[in-house]
Amino acid sequence: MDTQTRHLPAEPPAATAPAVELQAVTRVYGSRTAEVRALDNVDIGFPAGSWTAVMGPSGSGKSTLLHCAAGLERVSDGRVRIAGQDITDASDHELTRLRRTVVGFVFQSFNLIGSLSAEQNVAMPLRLAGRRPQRREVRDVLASVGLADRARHRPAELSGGQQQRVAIARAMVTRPAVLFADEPTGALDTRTARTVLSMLRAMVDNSGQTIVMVTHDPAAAASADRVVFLGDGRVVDALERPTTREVADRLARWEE
Ligand SMILES: Nc1ncnc2c1ncn2[C@@H]1O[C@H](COP(=O)(O)OP(=O)(O)OP(=O)(O)O)[C@@H](O)[C@H]1O
Repeated sequence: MDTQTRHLPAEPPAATAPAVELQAVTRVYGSRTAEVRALDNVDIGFPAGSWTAVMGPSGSGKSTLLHCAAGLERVSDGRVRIAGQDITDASDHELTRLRRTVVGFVFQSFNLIGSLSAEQNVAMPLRLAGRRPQRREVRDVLASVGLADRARHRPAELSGGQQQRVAIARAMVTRPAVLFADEPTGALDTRTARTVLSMLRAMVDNSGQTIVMVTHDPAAAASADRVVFLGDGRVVDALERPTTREVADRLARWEE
């Protein structure tokens, strides 16, 4: 070994750098007389190459956290960083560019365009980012979610699970550093949900992508590396490498 390199200070492990970071984030809705503090001084980091599930009772601020972290919504106070970029005061134009390049989204309702085929839906983020999609790369991503033979089907000709897999393929095609998922398995049966969860797991394990996922389902949360629990707009608890049972028990405690 080269003696010079041996004495170099150790690099901090890349895995600990947050891909998304919220610092003292507060989000208030409404006017002063009817104010809702959906997020209340939240500090949280989502490490690069990790998968975090966000849980909590209805109205605890989960979707607001996801939207603020993804730059879909502005914060009332505090700062948000994505992939090293402070987006708190970014212009709408910069936020749009960020959404088309650095982040991807998967929602419970799939949000596919009904008049377009599966492959046209998957190609859409590339077109929006100003690229001319190669049929090959779109087909490869569809193949990776097991839908190579459904490329020309419209969403109405696909099952719910197949539609969600198209939505995941669409989110994967730009290779986003961070994937935000809001109840991605909420509309799926148990078996299809399991397939979708293993696809998300592969994005983290094989491609080092970061996932932030809101869910009500303890089994889905147990696929993540960590679960954070929200209550009244604050982070009230967290579990590392949780089991379904541990998540369900902790959830019951917070929802009492
Ligand atoms: N646009 C809005 N205007 C006013 N209040 C809002 C708005 N969006 C959310 N809220 C309020 O902020 C709080 C947090 O809402 P949020 O949707 O983040 O909760 P959630 O945990 O995702 O809930 P659920 O599990 O029911 O989807 C709730 O009290 C909600 O009523």
